Amino acid sequence: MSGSGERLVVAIDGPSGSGKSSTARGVAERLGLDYLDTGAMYRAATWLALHEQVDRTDRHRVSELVARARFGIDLDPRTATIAVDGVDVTTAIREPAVSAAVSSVATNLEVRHDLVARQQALIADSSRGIVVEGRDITTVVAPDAQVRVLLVADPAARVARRRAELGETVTADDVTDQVIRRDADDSTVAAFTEAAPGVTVVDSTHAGLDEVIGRICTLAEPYAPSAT
Ligand SMILES: Nc1ncnc2c1ncn2[C@@H]1O[C@H](COP(=O)(O)OP(=O)(O)OP(=O)(O)O)[C@@H](O)[C@H]1O
Ligand SMILES: Nc1ccn([C@H]2C[C@H](O)[C@@H](COP(=O)(O)O)O2)c(=O)n1
Repeated sequence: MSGSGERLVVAIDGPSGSGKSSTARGVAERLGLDYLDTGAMYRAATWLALHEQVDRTDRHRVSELVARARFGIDLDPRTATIAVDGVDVTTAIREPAVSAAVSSVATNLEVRHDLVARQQALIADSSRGIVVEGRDITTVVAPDAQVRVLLVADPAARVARRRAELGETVTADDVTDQVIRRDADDSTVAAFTEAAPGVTVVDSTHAGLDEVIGRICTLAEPYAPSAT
């Protein structure tokens, strides 16, 4: 609860590899809040388009497919599973084929309209408060969130983190594609390269995960239940 009795919403945006998912999960666990990874929803929509072999350049067809889909989203930060029409896709959405294709679905404005509405409904239904991360959370999905953060890190640090995570399974070109090219495509439809007015910039380049989680929890302190 915030001081005014509203549920706490923490909104975190940022480029690929800045640490949004790890940080948002950590903040949610520490503050006892729900957690929503909106990137996982775009990935799940992409998994569906690939699974159904829909031509992704046919934007209307893709958006119709996604509109009919039932997303099962677990908001527990310790598990955070996601299912599409009853199929658990939590692991499958991290496959390189989905990472390579996801921007083509995330830049489909009809899909965005649909998923933003679903994200707003999930936020409205969260009774204990929620940490939400993505690319347009501070600006479009939850611009009224009490805590709004743009999490950034130098491109070299972001590429190195992704490379360490993926190991030998991908080439250096694949890693650069997953970070730099994806950001360039995604930033055509969402404003996550500059902080909007009222958004706090947190730079994780030289700050460890625990430190970044701590900084955001400090920003949330005035609104956290213990402060009421
Ligand atoms: N502050 C940090 N310092 C060092 N490494 C970090 C930090 N935060 C996250 N990481 C590591 O960086 C990698 C990318 O983190 P994460 O997946 O949370 O980023 P992201 O911004 O959600 O990326 P994407 O948008 O591409 O999904 C992970 O391996 C994670 O453990
Ligand atoms: N609110 C959001 C969340 C994500 N996206 C896009 C950007 C990425 O290419 C893709 C997957 O996100 P990730 O799992 O890497 O965080 O979805 C977006 O456009 N808006």
